[in-house]
Amino acid sequence: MTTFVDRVELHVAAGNGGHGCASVHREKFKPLGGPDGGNGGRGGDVTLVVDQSVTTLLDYHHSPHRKATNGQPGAGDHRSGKDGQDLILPVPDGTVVLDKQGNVLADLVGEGTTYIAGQGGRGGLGNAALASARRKAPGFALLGVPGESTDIVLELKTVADVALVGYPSAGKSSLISVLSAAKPKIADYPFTTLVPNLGVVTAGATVYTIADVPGLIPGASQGKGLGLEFLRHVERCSVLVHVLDTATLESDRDPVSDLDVIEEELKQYGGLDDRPRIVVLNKIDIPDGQDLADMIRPDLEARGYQVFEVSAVARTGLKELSFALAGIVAEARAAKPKEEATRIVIRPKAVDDAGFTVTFDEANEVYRVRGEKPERWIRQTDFNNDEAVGYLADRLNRLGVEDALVKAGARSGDGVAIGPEENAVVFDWEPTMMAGAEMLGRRGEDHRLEAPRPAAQRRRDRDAERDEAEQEFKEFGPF
Ligand SMILES: Nc1nc2c(ncn2[C@@H]2O[C@H](COP(=O)(O)OP(=O)(O)OP(=O)(O)O)[C@@H](O)[C@H]2O)c(=O)[nH]1
Ligand SMILES: [Mg+2]
Repeated sequence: MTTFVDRVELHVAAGNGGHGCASVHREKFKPLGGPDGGNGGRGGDVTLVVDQSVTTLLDYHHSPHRKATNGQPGAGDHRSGKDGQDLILPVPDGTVVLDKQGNVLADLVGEGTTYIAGQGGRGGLGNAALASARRKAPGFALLGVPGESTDIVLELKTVADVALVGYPSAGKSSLISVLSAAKPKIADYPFTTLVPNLGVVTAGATVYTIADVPGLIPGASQGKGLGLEFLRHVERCSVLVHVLDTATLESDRDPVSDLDVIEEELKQYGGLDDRPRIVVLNKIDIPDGQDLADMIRPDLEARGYQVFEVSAVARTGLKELSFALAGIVAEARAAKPKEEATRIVIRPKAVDDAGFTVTFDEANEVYRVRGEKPERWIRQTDFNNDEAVGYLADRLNRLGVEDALVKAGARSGDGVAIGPEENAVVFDWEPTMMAGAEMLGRRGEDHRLEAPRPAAQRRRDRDAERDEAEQEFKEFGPF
């Protein structure tokens, strides 16, 4: 049997940022022309966008690996690398994004709703952008940051006002085909419908949507038939319609016990108790069907159900049904305003830009530094370039990492790890190392040899802070 594709696992990889370029301007008779290395371009994002013309997740089932393009590296002569292209993945309305543990990350409802599943890496600044009053000719550039790469799960939850539920072959698809313009597949074998069909119904002034979902059988909650999987489509509907077959040929079935079975399965699924339900007795064009309908109607009404007798084939009783549904839908809408279809952009997580933490990791015997900035700075550093390492040390120092390490009890020679356990840069801590390139200050001076004059030191710190802020800004800017 065909698999029911409304849940896919997707591996997304955003583009890497391009590396910045370290280059010195060259011109005849001008030996030291100044730094002119351009910035790397940013990597493309992987973005999910609700597109109403897309109705299934089938495409992602067939090719579940998606990658945006990388940013280009910067070049000499102030040439910036091109940004990578964002990869836009169209998804159906009602797609829910989860992580692999099953936590909901976003619920995408409404045309144009956007979710950034993987953020492209920042491009590295070139040495031209890193130059400052204190660092006139940096001999290094920043590396591009790798793009985010994650596994997500997409689940489709149809957004409709009314859901038709019932046994296979009860006539759900037939009913939606005569109530709306939808043209689903109809056949006399069970499980004809494998993915939900949506139709739009106009009844008087009310326009509502109706969904026909695959048939349900006893034991669906244990995975029989198509299982309960597709019932997630029913979750968002405000009205449930039991479509009961009054003319089934199976001797062990009758509409009332069918109803009980379906109700039991809905209960197993859970969370649907508050939804109003009505009963449709279908196939009354068949004489035995009409007789059976007449017989069980009082029983169903006694249970509190509003009952409609219809024939999808002879097209009888449809008007009453569609107007009654319009009434219930209108009531439900008034009670709970429907989620507005807004064009919103949802980001996976707010970037906590501000802080960092230092903790002692007993298992690995290192002081662990965690924080968005320090971890990014590590990725931006070319560890083969001493000047770049010095610049990193300087940045970390200014953020207060060195002070925090002292406070946490770190001593010279202790191990310090920046980043998560599985992906950290570890080094032996030397407090003086934290003042690499910047301590060299003006040409020919080394502040490590003499105590810095307090006023001059303060000025230097202030300038450095301004540099830092300026460079963070440049990195964010579109160059
Ligand atoms: N006589 C009669 N036959 C009907 C009526 N409605 C549906 N049928 C027939 O019943 C069979 C099943 O109809 P479908 O609409 O495919 O049933 P379904 O509930 O969508 O079935 P699944 O998709 O398998 O769950 C088809 O052969 C239809 O022609 C009706 O009102 N009268
Ligand atoms: Mg069907």
